Amino acid sequence: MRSPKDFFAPLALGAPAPVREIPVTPSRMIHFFDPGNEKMAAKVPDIAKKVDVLLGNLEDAVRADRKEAARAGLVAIAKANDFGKTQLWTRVNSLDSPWVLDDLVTLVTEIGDKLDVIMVPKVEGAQDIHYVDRLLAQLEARAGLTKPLLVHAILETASGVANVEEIAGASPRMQGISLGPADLAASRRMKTTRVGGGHPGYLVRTDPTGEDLTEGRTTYQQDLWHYTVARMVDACAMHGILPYYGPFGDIRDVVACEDQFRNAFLLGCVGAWSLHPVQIDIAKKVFSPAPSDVAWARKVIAEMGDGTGAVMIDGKMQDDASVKQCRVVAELADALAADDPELAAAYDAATKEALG
Ligand SMILES: CCC(=O)SCCNC(=O)CCNC(=O)[C@H](O)C(C)(C)COP(=O)(O)OP(=O)(O)OC[C@H]1O[C@@H](n2cnc3c(N)ncnc32)[C@H](O)[C@@H]1OP(=O)(O)O
Ligand SMILES: O=CC(=O)O
Ligand SMILES: [Mg+2]
Repeated sequence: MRSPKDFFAPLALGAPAPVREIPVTPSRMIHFFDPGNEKMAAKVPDIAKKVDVLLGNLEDAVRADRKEAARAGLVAIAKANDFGKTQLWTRVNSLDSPWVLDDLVTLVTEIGDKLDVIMVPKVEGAQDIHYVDRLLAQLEARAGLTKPLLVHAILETASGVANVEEIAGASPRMQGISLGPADLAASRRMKTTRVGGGHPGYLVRTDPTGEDLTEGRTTYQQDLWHYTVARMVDACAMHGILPYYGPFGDIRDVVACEDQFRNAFLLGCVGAWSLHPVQIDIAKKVFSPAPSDVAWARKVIAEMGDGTGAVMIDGKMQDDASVKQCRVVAELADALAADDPELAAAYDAATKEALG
């Protein structure tokens, strides 16, 4: 553990100073693509216009014999394009793999100035972040970078969950954490055999009403990920970094995908992964607050004046704590609306109606 006095000191001579605040730019969807897949790569310039974050994936879902092609593809795409405000991230291979060292050396030295965030999979504890932190500082110095790269951890091992608070605070580079339900299920020896989402077998049942134990008993499916998402959100909030839901593998089931994303949004996550183009609009819809919620939040803020005391609005008591929640929603809406005239108009129209 570094002394608090040294926490913001660069970890290599010539490396840029770490950031003091994580930039909070929209990241409602982290769109995954395989940079070595020519069909997907061809779609990237168009997709970049629709997403907040574009992520060149080098890890799982890229075949072992395509790892070098994926890495080279990402270098070529980054060099050939300027994605404007759309952030460019990568997910490197896991720290115990034969590819990760070359991933980091190549990407930072070749396109370090184009990358915003490096996602590190299968993080077990702060030691993994410390390793990446120092290596990145050395590579940034070698590449002459002036802006430090940020690090995003995937929460997808049982020990990662046990250590999530220390992971979140392990380095000033820590930008955020995503839940990785697929690897986490495997690591925990869960019996789910799917990528994220719920499971019909994970349920509670109402009490029996008579002799027949099978009659008239309603069941309610439960959320397998509630505990982990909530714990991840707390760890991130405590350290001023951003929490995300990860993959939803049933691409066809756009309805359940929206539900899973919305649960994460309501619990505090700022975004989720999109694995297929069809999931981009789902994430955009869910992680942009609804116009009616924005209108309500603005109304509460307006009526609460200096934010203290208690008032009744439409029969509901509001006080310091509810106005703080409303500010979260209103500030997010303002940040998103600043770059999206359609969203800005929807928020303003709903607010006008609510305020009369
Ligand atoms: C499980 C834990 C994890 O680690 S999740 C993160 C790792 N997984 C990934 O990154 C998966 C990314 N997505 C994919 O590989 C594909 O979307 C999968 C799921 C395999 C489906 O592909 P496919 O069967 O081609 O779908 P499709 O025929 O509906 O595709 C239509 C056109 O769209 C393209 N496409 C597909 N996915 C993407 C994407 N993520 N980004 C950009 N383009 C994509 C396809 O290539 C296809 O293009 P075309 O119309 O044939 O030219
Ligand atoms: O990498 C993501 C996961 O769910 O595993
Ligand atoms: Mg994984």
